[in-house]
Amino acid sequence: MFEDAYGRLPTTPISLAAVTLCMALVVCAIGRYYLQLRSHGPLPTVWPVIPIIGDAFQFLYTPLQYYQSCRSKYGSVFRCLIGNRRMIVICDDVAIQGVLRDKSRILSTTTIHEDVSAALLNVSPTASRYLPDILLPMSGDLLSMTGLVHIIPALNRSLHNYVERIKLSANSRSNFLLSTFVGEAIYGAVSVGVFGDNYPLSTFFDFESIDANFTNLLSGIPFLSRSSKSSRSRILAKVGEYIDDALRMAPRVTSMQLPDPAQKLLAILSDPDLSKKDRDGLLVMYIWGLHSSNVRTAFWLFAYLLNDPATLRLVRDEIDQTLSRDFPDFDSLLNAPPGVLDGPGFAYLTSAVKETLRMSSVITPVREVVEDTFITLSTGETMPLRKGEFITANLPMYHYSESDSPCNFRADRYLVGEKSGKKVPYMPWGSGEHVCKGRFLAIHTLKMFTIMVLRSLDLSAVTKTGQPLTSPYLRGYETTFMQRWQMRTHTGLSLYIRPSIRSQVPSASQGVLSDEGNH
Ligand code: HEM
Repeated sequence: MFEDAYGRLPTTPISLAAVTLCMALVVCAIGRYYLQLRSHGPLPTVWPVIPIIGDAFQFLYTPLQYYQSCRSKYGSVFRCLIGNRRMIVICDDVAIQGVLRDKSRILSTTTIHEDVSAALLNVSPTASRYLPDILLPMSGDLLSMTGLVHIIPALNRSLHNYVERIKLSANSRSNFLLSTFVGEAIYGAVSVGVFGDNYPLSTFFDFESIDANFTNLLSGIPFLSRSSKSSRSRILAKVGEYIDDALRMAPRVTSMQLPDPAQKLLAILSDPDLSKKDRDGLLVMYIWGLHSSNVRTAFWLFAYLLNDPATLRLVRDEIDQTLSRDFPDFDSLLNAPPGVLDGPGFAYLTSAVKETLRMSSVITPVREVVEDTFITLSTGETMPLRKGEFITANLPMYHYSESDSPCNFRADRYLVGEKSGKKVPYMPWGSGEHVCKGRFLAIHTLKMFTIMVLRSLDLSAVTKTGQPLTSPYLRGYETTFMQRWQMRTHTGLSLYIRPSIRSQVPSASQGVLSDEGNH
């Protein structure tokens, strides 16, 4: 690197001095970097392999495996470097509760929203504040049990239409990709429920591409993020058009055309201080949050059930019995108030959904420490947190602290736990001020979709794994996090679908989600 054009090393005193200075600077930078890690209190520190970049690659591509290996070496609280950020990772349940329930605002989400909205959707830092300051807090009311009254009728109708179309098109050889089957249904139904019949449902595949590749977008590396950027441009254009149309119609709009949540969200986004680019980006960001975990959870619920026919049969039996006993007229279920699926008639299904969330949820809430403070651990010890550090509550690791075969899907785990008084770890929605505002909507959608599918269709996996399907995110299993993650969009888990023998109908053409199709 220091040779001249002829490959000779510098020999003049000036060039020798320049080389020595450069090398000294590099050594100082690396030394400072490691000292910076060491200088912050008694927490165990993960020493990164690559200076300056830290553990960013491992974190972006195999986050939970990375955390798991660190936890086994360093315990339930440790510090690592992700890029140039010092990140404190906590897996200790008392410390997790302390962080998520912090009321002092010393642990802030603002920078995280700024970073993610900028990397994923190019939203400006000022506009990104609409998320933590307005859009997310107002979702507490929009998506509360009372708010769901405005969403659920259209959502149920959309799910019902979807399953009916599949029923018409499926025959004994019908082979579906699980990710598309559940993804289209959930994306379509929640979109119609929240944004109305004019929402462009054809954005599903672009949403899916952004969701599957969001780590590439976050990494900012051009060649990795090229295809997701095309998806992003398309979804922004279509959602932008949807907003323009909705705002144009606004004075004449009826709740049929634009449901209550959409009206309220668009009223905020029509703020003249927001540029069109920021406005569209903010709504796509919101849409991503609305669907991402919900679609992923539905995928894993069906994957676990398909992989375990005995459990699938038990869930189906409960559904059949409860429907024939309490809802002999199916329309009465479709029109029932929110919360009806949480009753004892669906206790086994409820437990299966909780178990799916325990095993498949990947969210690790992050906060920025804006003033020096401390956290208390379950041992009673306190750990200092320094201003400028970031702290992440590792909910997946907490869920895997379950003592009884944590890596095996047991649909009745929570039912048995409730009856025996055993506490099974369960915090998929987070906790405190930032607890998931969409949890009631997510639970309703997951259960209603499962009920409709199992009532009308017979499902079986095309490829059997021959062994229990464990968590996609832990080490030591036959496929890696990335391969499993990609299953959602690429090679995938296929399934056969037939109309259930209890509801025979003639076969017809296969349905796909289009902007007109799911209404
Ligand atoms: C199975 C599906 C879902 C899971 C596992 C899930 C999980 C979570 C978790 C763990 C948090 C806390 C993040 C933190 O503390 O930083 C959260 C926040 C949030 N979730 Fe969900 N979520 C799901 C579905 C939804 C849906 C369908 C919506 C609907 C819009 C939604 C809206 C929100 C909102 C608005 C917040 C932010 C709350 C805030 O910062 O004040 N979620 N979610």
